[in-house]
Amino acid sequence: MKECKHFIDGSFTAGTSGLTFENRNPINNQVIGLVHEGKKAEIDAAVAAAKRALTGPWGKLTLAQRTEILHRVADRINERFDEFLEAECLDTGKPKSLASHIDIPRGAANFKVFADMIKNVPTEGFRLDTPDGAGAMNVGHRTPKGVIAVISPWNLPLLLMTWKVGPALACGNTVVVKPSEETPLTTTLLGEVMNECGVPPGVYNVVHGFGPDSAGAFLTEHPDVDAITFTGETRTGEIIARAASVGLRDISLECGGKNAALIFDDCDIDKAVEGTMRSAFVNCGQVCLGTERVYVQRGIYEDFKARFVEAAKGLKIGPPDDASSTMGPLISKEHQQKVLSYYQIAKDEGATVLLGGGSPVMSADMANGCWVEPTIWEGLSDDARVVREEIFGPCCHLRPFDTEDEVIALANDNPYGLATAIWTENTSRAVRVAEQIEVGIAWVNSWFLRDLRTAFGGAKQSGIGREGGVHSLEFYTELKNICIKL
Ligand SMILES: NC(=O)c1ccc[n+]([C@@H]2O[C@H](COP(=O)([O-])OP(=O)(O)OC[C@H]3O[C@@H](n4cnc5c(N)ncnc54)[C@H](O)[C@@H]3O)[C@@H](O)[C@H]2O)c1
Ligand SMILES: O=C/C=C/C=C(\O)C(=O)O
Repeated sequence: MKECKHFIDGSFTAGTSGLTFENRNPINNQVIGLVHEGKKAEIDAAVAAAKRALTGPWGKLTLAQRTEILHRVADRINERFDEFLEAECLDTGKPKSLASHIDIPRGAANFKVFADMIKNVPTEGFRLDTPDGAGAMNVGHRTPKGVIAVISPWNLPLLLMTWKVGPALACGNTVVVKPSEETPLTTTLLGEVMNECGVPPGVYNVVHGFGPDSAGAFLTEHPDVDAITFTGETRTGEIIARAASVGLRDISLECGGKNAALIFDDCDIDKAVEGTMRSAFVNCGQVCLGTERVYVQRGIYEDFKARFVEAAKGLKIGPPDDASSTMGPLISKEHQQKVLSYYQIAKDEGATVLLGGGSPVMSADMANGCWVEPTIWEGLSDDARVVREEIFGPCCHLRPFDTEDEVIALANDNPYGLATAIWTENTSRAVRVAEQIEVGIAWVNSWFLRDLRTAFGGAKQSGIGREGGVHSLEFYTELKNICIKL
């Protein structure tokens, strides 16, 4: 049986807990390996290694040397592309066609982009007049924050983990990563790459395990962790925020969403159908930015609905290696049960099921996998649970609207505020609406179009703080003002 070990202080280790848990392949629910579970001892070792590394060779590198190493890491991910792809698809079951376009390339890009950015971001400077006439200079000086705890989810494992590790290392920090228990493989493989690229021991550490009473909780509660960056569910974010409050450690939380698409009757309907197809169903609907509420202006409602349902019928459910697969399974049996329970709730709440609503029939070798059908509903009231709660599956609810003000109110009537997609050919309307939607990210005539220099994060219960571009560099550094009296 394949074993997945922790990566602590530059070495792979089983740790001392003696505990393991199963890693299962979502396409058939078969065990693909055993993962060592880290408890307090493993977290203590990893955090100690990370703390030591801050003042070791890593801390003494010049900016040019450090960023050169991070470029090497990106290049090495690309050289070992097929291994990362294999590992990511084994853990998640997602189509290789998807992971090879998004997950793995972004895993590499997250190192390159921030390594380049850190070299070009100025710090602030202010000249102050003083009564003696000589004045003073204020100069901003940035230092690494220290040991960063990175807690990442399972939906885009390599992408979301490196989205934090890339800038954290570019800024000179060291990290301890606790990847999701569902997807340990690519985070572990990255340990090999770090060693190959000359990243000193202790700079990048990985401890596997769960949340409560396991690696996640021990890491976020560790007093030598200087800041915590988390992506995952809002409820978990709340627990982590409480842990971070002890010792006043800084946090960045990228949490859940219940994102709305706003489709106006002056949109390019082909583009709106194509974009909403992606935003609702890509990665089997397991994208925090994904659309689960689709509001369509009444004049084109029936036309959009017919085209959208027709397009969704064309999705091909299948395993990663089948080049024709456009939709994989959900991540786990547990998540499958959750999504299917919402499919039942939708029926109980009186939805009209336009497509799907259950599990597909798969061939015998994949019958026990975590498959669900792409599902489209209409006819639910605005307070239905299916319309209000994050499901995180390949499903969405369609609802007609009449006016701009009405749809803005509908979109904002939710505790989450991560992302939205607005479809209209009228640029003034697009800007007017985008400015009024309570979200961190508003896309116009697109979805998940990412420029890594931009702010990324959620409003309301979708998170705290922004990462991306200079916002990442701000989070991962401590800003000191040096005041020089002249
Ligand atoms: N806003 C974003 O950028 C973004 C991106 C991707 C996913 N998400 C959200 O993530 C969720 C799906 O991911 P998930 O199910 O893995 O989320 P999750 O909150 O269940 O788990 C995320 C991570 O937190 C760990 N964890 C759980 N309890 C913990 C605790 N008490 N202390 C410390 N760590 C703990 C888990 O082991 C895992 O590594 C969805 O809600 C989705 O919207 C948000
Ligand atoms: O599932 C959520 C996707 C988040 C994407 C990013 O954080 C990113 O593209 O940087």
